[in-house]
Amino acid sequence: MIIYLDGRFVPEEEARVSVFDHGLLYGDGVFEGIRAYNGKIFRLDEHLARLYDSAKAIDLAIPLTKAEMAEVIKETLRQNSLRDAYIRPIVTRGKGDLGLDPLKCAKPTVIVIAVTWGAMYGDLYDNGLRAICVSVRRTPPESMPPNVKSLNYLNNILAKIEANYRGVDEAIFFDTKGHVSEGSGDNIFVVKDGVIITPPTLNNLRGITRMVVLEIAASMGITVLERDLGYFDLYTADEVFVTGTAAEVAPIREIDGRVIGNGKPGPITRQLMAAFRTATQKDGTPIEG
Ligand SMILES: Cc1ncc(COP(=O)(O)O)c(CNc2cccc(C(=O)O)c2)c1O
Repeated sequence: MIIYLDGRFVPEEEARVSVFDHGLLYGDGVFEGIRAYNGKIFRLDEHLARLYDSAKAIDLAIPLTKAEMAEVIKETLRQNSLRDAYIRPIVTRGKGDLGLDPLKCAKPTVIVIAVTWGAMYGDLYDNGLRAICVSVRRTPPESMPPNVKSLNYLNNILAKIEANYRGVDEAIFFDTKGHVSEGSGDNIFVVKDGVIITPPTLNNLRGITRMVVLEIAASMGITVLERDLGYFDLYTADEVFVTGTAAEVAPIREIDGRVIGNGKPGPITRQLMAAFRTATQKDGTPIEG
């Protein structure tokens, strides 16, 4: 595998960063998760916009323009002869000393990884995922804003650990106010009486897939509401699904032992899954372009 690292394309065994890199030492950095389908990078501009917003929010100046980063991503895919891939751009604060002061880091580290990655939840898409509402709360916007896609994923990993111990596929976060936030690595939607409802994005990541699903739902004439949700909304939903670049659109069939709807992926969820798959095959920035 060929990795982009700080201006060079190197074999993965040569892709090394310093042990004094603050991305490693403190999770001080940002990243994106992007997919390429059939030779086209899906919603590249939106992902780059979020990457640079995340960096700005933590006062990190990415040493490439968005256009340069786009070209690096395309070239990483070309160097690995990938047309269907999961792409991981990472920008850390860079090498410093053991103190946390970002001023000690002379220049950011820029990495782009591209791998083949199929359906994240395997064959669970046909039947649906089992989930629990976890005890750990999503970091509040006044401390570590969930809108920043940072290398600080311990909050998400703690949620995933809880789901793993309970033997389920996904964790659902609440925020510190008791409102539904999102999954450990995806946004969450409920369907009730034909209406799609999803939380506003102060307490979760402004997902690109979430945005695409909202566009698709609108084009289908399905009413969509953005409002706070609680346990009751999850348990009494006709359908629940999660969305993410990795997860794509994934149906949830059970939450905390409550069967959602009839326990099968619902009709609106299935329509959105099909429409999202069509969109990913049709739209995107050509890798060769
Ligand atoms: C916390 C969170 N919320 C929502 C999403 C979905 O956003 P997009 O629709 O833009 O992809 C994500 C992104 N999903 C994500 C990121 C990194 C790792 C994993 C994993 O499950 O291993 C998942 C995420 O990490």
